[in-house]
Amino acid sequence: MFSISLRADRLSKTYGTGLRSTGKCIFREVSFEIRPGKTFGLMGPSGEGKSTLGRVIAGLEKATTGSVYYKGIPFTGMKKNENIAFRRKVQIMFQDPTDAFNPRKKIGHAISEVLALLGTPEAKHSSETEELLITAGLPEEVLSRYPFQLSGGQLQRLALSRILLLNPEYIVLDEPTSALDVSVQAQILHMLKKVQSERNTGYLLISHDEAVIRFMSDSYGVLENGQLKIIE
Ligand SMILES: Nc1ncnc2c1ncn2[C@@H]1O[C@H](COP(=O)(O)OP(=O)(O)OP(=O)(O)O)[C@@H](O)[C@H]1O
Repeated sequence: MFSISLRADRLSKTYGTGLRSTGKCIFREVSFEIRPGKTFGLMGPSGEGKSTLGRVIAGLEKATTGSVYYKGIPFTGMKKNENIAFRRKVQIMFQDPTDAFNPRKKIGHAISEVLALLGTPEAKHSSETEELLITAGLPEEVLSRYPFQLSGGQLQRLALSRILLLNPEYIVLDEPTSALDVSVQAQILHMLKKVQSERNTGYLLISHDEAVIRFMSDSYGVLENGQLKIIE
């Protein structure tokens, strides 16, 4: 059946398999679905494999067995053009926004670099940049600043806005507010909700914070002892 969701189907991950090693199983037979415009929350104790699962869903790491389905097509069976679409439409946002920016390049450069990669004509760079700053809720001055001259919250808003240039259908949010002060956490969560309602984006939200998971998620699961327990 044709499906528009992003789906994890019986994913297992084992690190360190080889001739001399039996490997370390991180998770086993994990299945769940992220629907457009909805948030699936993933919580669980530290070191249980939440980030690994997020990277597998985003196509940055391979599952040992099982598959990620995007629009009904398994990741491993995608044709080249389907794989390109997947890589653009399924994005990941990390915990520490400073990692998302080159510390030696000004913010304006970081934005125009992505616009150039996307093939946006030069004539449209300034209007697209202006729009991005509106989404991020930041003034034009930030363009001439280096990442270290911005706060964590400002950088995370920029990181999300830059991801949005790709028009993603799904975003894996790996602890998107954990590196931020409590006072700015809510700002990011509200921005994520606004983006979702305007663009129908599906989220996989990874967090160890139950309050964040409950506030954001339509359904969620707990990853523990290698198993995912779904809690509707
Ligand atoms: N490339 C790798 N090679 C071997 N083991 C790895 C690799 N990446 C992660 N691991 C191990 O897999 C386990 C799960 O790590 P992961 O970062 O996915 O957990 P997590 O639940 O996201 O933890 P946290 O909440 O602390 O970020 C850990 O024991 C980690 O050491």
